[in-house]
Amino acid sequence: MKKELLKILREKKPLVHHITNIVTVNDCANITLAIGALPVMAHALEEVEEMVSAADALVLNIGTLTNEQVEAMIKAGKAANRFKVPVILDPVGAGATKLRTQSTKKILEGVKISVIKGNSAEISILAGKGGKIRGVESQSGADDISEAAKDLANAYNVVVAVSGATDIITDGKRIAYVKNGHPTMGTITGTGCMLTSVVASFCGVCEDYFEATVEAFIAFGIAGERAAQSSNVKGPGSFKVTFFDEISNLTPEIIEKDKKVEYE
Ligand SMILES: Nc1ncnc2c1ncn2[C@@H]1O[C@H](COP(=O)(O)OP(=O)(O)OP(=O)(O)O)[C@@H](O)[C@H]1O
Ligand SMILES: Cc1ncsc1CCO
Ligand SMILES: [Mg+2]
Repeated sequence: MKKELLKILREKKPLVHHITNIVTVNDCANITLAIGALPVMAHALEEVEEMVSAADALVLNIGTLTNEQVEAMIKAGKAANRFKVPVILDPVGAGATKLRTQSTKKILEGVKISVIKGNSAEISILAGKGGKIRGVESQSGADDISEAAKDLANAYNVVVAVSGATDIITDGKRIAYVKNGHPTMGTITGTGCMLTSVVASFCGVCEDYFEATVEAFIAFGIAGERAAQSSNVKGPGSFKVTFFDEISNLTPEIIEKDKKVEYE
């Protein structure tokens, strides 16, 4: 079943409604297209409920949040819950400011989230296990990040995904470690945001959000490895362009051959 998930995604072309930041909004739209899904960015309070009613997944990314945007996120999220549309939360910079931490908690309390995807500092801080973040950049997370992720997953009954050199995905019971990926992915801004869009794309076609998230992380990591190894790449600019190409050129066979995942 897992092997075919990318195929199903490309056949169904899920519509992924984003309420996201102004830094990487265009990259998120293009990565969603490159994986085979359909993006739409819609933020206005007056239209989010209508838009999400037609969507297959909803991304809430707080990277450049305002109070009004958080209000739109909660409105869209509640509507998504009514329409049984999965909601994927990227708590960008949670812990860096009170607004970010408090808004994330407000969203988690008002909306049934399917997946929280963050870096190790964001997840550790939300789990109440400390962690340091500088702007949107993780400096350090909890000593036992797997336990912190599991605690957060159990506290909100969600899938929690932590990106890093080794990615960790857990639903509170199952846990997966994904070792695909490449350090070059950290040289451009927004790889985390784009990964969230790809997670949402997979969740739009698979109701087991744990499996969908694991598959998304594997696919994203493999594309990063292939781009980093490409002879076209001379630095961050050409890496970014090549990465989009590699996401688009992925096949279920490549994923099956190159995946590095361990389950516990
Ligand atoms: N050192 C590394 N080795 C392998 N893969 C990495 C490494 N650093 C990041 N990645 C990969 O890059 C992607 C983004 O993860 P990262 O933790 O850098 O996100 P982020 O901090 O939220 O990014 P941003 O804030 O720029 O959006 C993930 O797929 C992750 O596996
Ligand atoms: C740099 C930056 N600042 C707010 S959002 C964002 C994009 C990466 O998360
Ligand atoms: Mg991030």
